[in-house]
Amino acid sequence: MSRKIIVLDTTLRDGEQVPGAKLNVQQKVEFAQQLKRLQVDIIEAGFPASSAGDFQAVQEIARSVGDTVSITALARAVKGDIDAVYESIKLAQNPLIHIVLGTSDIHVEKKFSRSKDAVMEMGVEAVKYAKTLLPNVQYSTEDASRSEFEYLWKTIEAVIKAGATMINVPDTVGYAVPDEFGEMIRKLNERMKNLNPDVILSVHCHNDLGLATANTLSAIKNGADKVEVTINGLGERAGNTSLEEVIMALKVRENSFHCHTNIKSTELLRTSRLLTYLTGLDVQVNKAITGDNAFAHSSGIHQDGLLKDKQVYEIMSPEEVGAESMELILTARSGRHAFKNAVEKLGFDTSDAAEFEVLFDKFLTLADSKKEVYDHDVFYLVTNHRTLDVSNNHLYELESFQVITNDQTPTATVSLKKGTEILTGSAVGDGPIDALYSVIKNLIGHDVQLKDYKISSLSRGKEAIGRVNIRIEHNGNVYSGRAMDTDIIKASALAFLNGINGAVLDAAQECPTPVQG
Ligand SMILES: CC(=O)SCCNC(=O)CCNC(=O)[C@H](O)C(C)(C)COP(=O)(O)OP(=O)(O)OC[C@H]1O[C@@H](n2cnc3c(N)ncnc32)[C@H](O)[C@@H]1OP(=O)(O)O
Ligand SMILES: CC(C)C(=O)C(=O)O
Repeated sequence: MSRKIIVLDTTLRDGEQVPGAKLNVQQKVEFAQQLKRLQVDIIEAGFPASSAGDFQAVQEIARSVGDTVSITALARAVKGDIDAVYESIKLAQNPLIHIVLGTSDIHVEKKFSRSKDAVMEMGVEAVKYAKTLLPNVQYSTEDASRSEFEYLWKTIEAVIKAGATMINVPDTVGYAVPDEFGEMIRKLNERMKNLNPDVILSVHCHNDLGLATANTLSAIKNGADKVEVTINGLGERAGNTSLEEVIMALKVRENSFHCHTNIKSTELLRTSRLLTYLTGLDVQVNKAITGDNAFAHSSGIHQDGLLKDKQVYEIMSPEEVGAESMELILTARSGRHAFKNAVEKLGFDTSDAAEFEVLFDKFLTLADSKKEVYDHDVFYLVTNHRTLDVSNNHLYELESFQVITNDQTPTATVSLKKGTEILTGSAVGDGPIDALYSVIKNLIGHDVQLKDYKISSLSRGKEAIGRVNIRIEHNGNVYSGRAMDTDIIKASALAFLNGINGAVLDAAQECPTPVQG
């Protein structure tokens, strides 16, 4: 009998803790919609007590995708955090409160300076309080893999008796090795089954020693029924267990695990690429499943073998992870049917015929300038169109630019549009990009520091498209920006403005415009 493994995706919580991976509300909702298409069981949408922006993002995700997917968010064992989680997820059909509290001596002594019993009591009280709000509560024993086993169990026993419905065992610092971690899960599973067989045992691993996937799979073999994972393995430090690796391991080695998930594997690559696009954080080329070379065969003996039979060097086909579906690209030669199909596939309503014509016009303008239009471009086109004018008026658009470069005084002249206002200026710099970014910084009048600039070439299609990813710092926060164009100077300007607009949107979310009346 094949056992169902529950998949919780924490890209929007643990993944978003990574510097540069900060997303705005619209981007988080877009990514959550893709997670829904991927058919994850639970989305961990954020840490709502951490900021007004994160609270709003979790709330919006609960409202817009929480009809079929369970939504959770993280809280410390603190009443205010639990209230923030409850308030932000309560609109979802199946909300789950997630509480974390350390169980290792290091956490108890160094972080809390309390006795072990006192820390355990904090956890029990937090669960009891959460249960007054919702029936489903997950408790995470932070740093479980470095905890003294009998104290870990005593804590788990106490929080289950207090009402916890899921116990999540994290290898918080990626210290575990597969046989030890598997053995710990086997023992916990045995005791939990005796105490209350309905409580779900879950694991959450980090990749500090490159063992996150191996530890997660070992836990599954030893009885874990739920895994916490992220797309591309994005997460604190060296990251979390990568969703795509666990899913394909369970699928390809079904004969070894006898487990299945609900995940639609053909959506894996699309989800990975969307995350890369939104965060600007590239996947290493040799990354399993989602790296550019994951299905590329370069040496003669391998190519010869593959031509004779794919199975010689392929344990799974690229189509299984959605490689084919990535090639559906709209252009200025696409008609209304293709565009409508793309808009609806992203979950937008197209029943307003007049609005659809406006959107189609905007699409043709974009396709003329951008040549190839992907799903994420369509998503932005529609959401930008539907965003209230008040927020659009805060965003900057590139109106025109001219860059003259030489080895003496590279100079850039730029016109930006902000609402109905046109801002124009010139500046010199150490090079053409420095001049370009100097004039944009002068025009917007904010203190923005460029932290990272990366340019790469996208070889698909006959136009050589330059892709620019940047990271900027504004008011102590790091924002990423990205853009693609056949003109790399234009792509550089657009990526910089994309990052700046992210910061502007973030500021608008933190301090919403007061409602009049
Ligand atoms: C393993 C993980 O990934 S856990 C999740 C990590 N995610 C985050 O940290 C989310 C982003 N964090 C934040 O926005 C902020 O840190 C906040 C809002 C959570 C807290 O901010 P602040 O109140 O300013 O506290 P700060 O972060 O400086 O310190 C953490 C405090 O929480 C306490 N704390 C830490 N973990 C827990 C916990 N699980 N339960 C209860 N208290 C905790 C610490 O002991 C410390 O309290 P102290 O001031 O009494 O020493
Ligand atoms: C909140 C918990 C599950 C966590 O992220 C960790 O311990 O790494």
